[in-house]
Amino acid sequence: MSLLSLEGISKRFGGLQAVSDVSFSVDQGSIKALIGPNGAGKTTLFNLISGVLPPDSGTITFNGTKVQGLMPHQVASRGMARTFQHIRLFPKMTVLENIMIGRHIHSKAGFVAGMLSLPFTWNEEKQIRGKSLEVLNFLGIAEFASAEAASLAYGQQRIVELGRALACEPKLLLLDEPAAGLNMRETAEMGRLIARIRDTGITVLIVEHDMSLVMNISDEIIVLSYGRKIADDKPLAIQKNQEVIRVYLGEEDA
Ligand SMILES: Nc1ncnc2c1ncn2[C@@H]1O[C@H](COP(=O)(O)OP(=O)(O)OP(=O)(O)O)[C@@H](O)[C@H]1O
Repeated sequence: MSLLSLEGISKRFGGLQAVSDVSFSVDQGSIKALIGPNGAGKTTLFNLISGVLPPDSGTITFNGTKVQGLMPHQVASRGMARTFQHIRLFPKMTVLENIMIGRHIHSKAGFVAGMLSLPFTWNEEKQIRGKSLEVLNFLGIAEFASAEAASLAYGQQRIVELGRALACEPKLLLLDEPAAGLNMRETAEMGRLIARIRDTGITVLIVEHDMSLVMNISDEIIVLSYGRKIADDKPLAIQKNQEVIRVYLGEEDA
């Protein structure tokens, strides 16, 4: 069963057709990767799916309802969480507080009341703290709970970002280049964490340039080139796809 499906999605920026008639679906509980050369339209697609940009045409169905045209917070509250290419942590706040911010999306009192520690939110605050600690334990970074986010190594900060998205208890996790800037060991660790997240039942859509990571963890891969989908298949078939090989070799020649 598909959790997310796109039908005929297009987006133009002035004279540039950034995304052109793209359709695909992501099965519940799977990892699907979105790959393609620079400028292929991957981030634009993420922005369309998460409500940051409205599509010019087409439909996006998430968990049985149409979500195109909704605001990002409306999409998020339906169970979609996202990480970004560049780390967006609050550097002066602790790791636990950064995770708790993700959880506050779910709280009745909301983010502002939570941060102001208004008395009527105390119980909820305790619950959020408990859940956030669970996330830190799951990711193996509980020892850093009270550390300032900025004091962590870059690779650990990336894991905190993942934790903040996980704290929203999403049905679908959108990961935009989670291995960017990581070394080989950290990239392998990130891959293991993403696979473990999928194994808990969370569906993952990932944009990533690191091909070893993509090939290792993806159940299916979509390839974009100049805004068009040119392939949508299992990793082994993608590796043998002549058009995909041509697009990537072309990039290396450039
Ligand atoms: N807000 C915008 N206004 C104008 N053009 C844009 C905008 N956002 C993206 N583009 C253009 O749309 C095309 C697709 O960009 P996008 O960032 O989606 O590609 P990408 O596949 O994510 O690339 P990368 O791998 O480099 O992140 C590019 O040509 C880009 O310059």
